[in-house]
Amino acid sequence: MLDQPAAPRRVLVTGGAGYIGSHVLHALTDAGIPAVTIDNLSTGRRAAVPEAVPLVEGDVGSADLLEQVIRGHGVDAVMHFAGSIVVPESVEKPLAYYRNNTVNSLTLLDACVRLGVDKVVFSSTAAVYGATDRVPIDEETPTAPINPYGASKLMTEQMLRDAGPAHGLRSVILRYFNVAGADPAGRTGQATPTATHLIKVACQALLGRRPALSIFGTDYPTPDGTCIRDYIHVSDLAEAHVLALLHLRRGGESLTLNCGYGRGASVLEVVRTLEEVSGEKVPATFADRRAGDPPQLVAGADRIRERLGWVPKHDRLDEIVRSALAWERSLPG
Ligand SMILES: NC(=O)c1ccc[n+]([C@@H]2O[C@H](COP(=O)([O-])OP(=O)(O)OC[C@H]3O[C@@H](n4cnc5c(N)ncnc54)[C@H](O)[C@@H]3O)[C@@H](O)[C@H]2O)c1
Ligand SMILES: O=c1ccn([C@@H]2O[C@H](COP(=O)(O)OP(=O)(O)O[C@H]3O[C@H](CO)[C@@H](O)[C@H](O)[C@H]3O)[C@@H](O)[C@H]2O)c(=O)[nH]1
Repeated sequence: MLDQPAAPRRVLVTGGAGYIGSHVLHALTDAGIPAVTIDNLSTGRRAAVPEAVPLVEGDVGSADLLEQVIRGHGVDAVMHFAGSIVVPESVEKPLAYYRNNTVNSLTLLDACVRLGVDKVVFSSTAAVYGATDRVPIDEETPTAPINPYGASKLMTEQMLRDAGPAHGLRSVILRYFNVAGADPAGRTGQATPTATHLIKVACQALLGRRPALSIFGTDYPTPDGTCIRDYIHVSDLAEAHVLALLHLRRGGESLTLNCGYGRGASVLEVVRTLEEVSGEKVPATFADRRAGDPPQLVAGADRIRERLGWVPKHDRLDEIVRSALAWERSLPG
């Protein structure tokens, strides 16, 4: 009998119908890496998933569903995006956040160990560092989350670190700074109309889809008084995920990596850049500080370049803002 070629191994992407997960599915597809996604479409959209990728509609907290998909699709690695992401909501409903972000991650990791999946790329966040005044924030900065969202993510990080030596589960933990922008080819973008992220809200205000942008706080200890953040283009972030997967598939060791450019922009610089690329004025009002906003969060971003060979391609603020605006224009008003 002739040998059948081995079926290619698939990566299971949880939350692939969401903002970042859908960009990663496109990056995987572009790189010829087969994937399958589980998404309950609570915030995600079916249309965001590339045609070539099977979408299994369901909950990542279901051990039965995970087993079915992992066995049925020959899954050898997981990228875990599914979760709840709104910081103030996590303060109001902490247990819901611990359930969706921590308990469901436990179910997923347990399924991985049971079914022999030994590689995980995990979506973590700069929120694990809390309100640190370190600039820049490297990966050795002590973690001290100040809200249940950050704590729920840090708990999953800890499970991964403990499961490594105990079960041979290798992981790349990616701590994202401020993710923004949209696929340069216009295939996907941030589509949640109620999203609270600065660049999204500023684009909506510019297009008249919100009355105005509120600029939260002008008396911070920064050069222009507004908060500074490290905005990373979602397509560069997607590429980092592909590299993290390849690192693990080559047998690479577990890593914890910041995802940012190591450079900050203030709220006013973002607004000015959007006005420059659009040639229009952003309707904006000055408002009080938003509770819990640290003045400055900038990534120490050397490690990801050194360990994964990651070279950002879209790191100009004007490109980030231009892609976000183009995507926003493409959405039905
Ligand atoms: N957007 C950011 O700025 C940012 C920053 C840091 C970290 N992250 C992390 O990145 C990940 C993706 O964020 P995003 O911005 O793409 O959010 P998103 O809400 O667009 O995507 C999350 C996806 O997961 C799905 N989902 C949620 N709970 C699920 C469940 N129990 N079972 C199955 N599917 C479920 C949603 O339907 C959605 O498609 C999250 O884990 C988030 O914590 C995001
Ligand atoms: O309508 C708005 C929205 C935001 N901002 C300001 O813009 C900055 C960025 O805010 P936002 O885009 O909401 O992001 P962050 O609060 O910095 O949090 C993001 O970035 C973190 C990592 O740095 C992630 O952990 C979070 O999930 C993600 O929401 C902050 O100074 C806000 O005060 C405004 O002035 N007006």
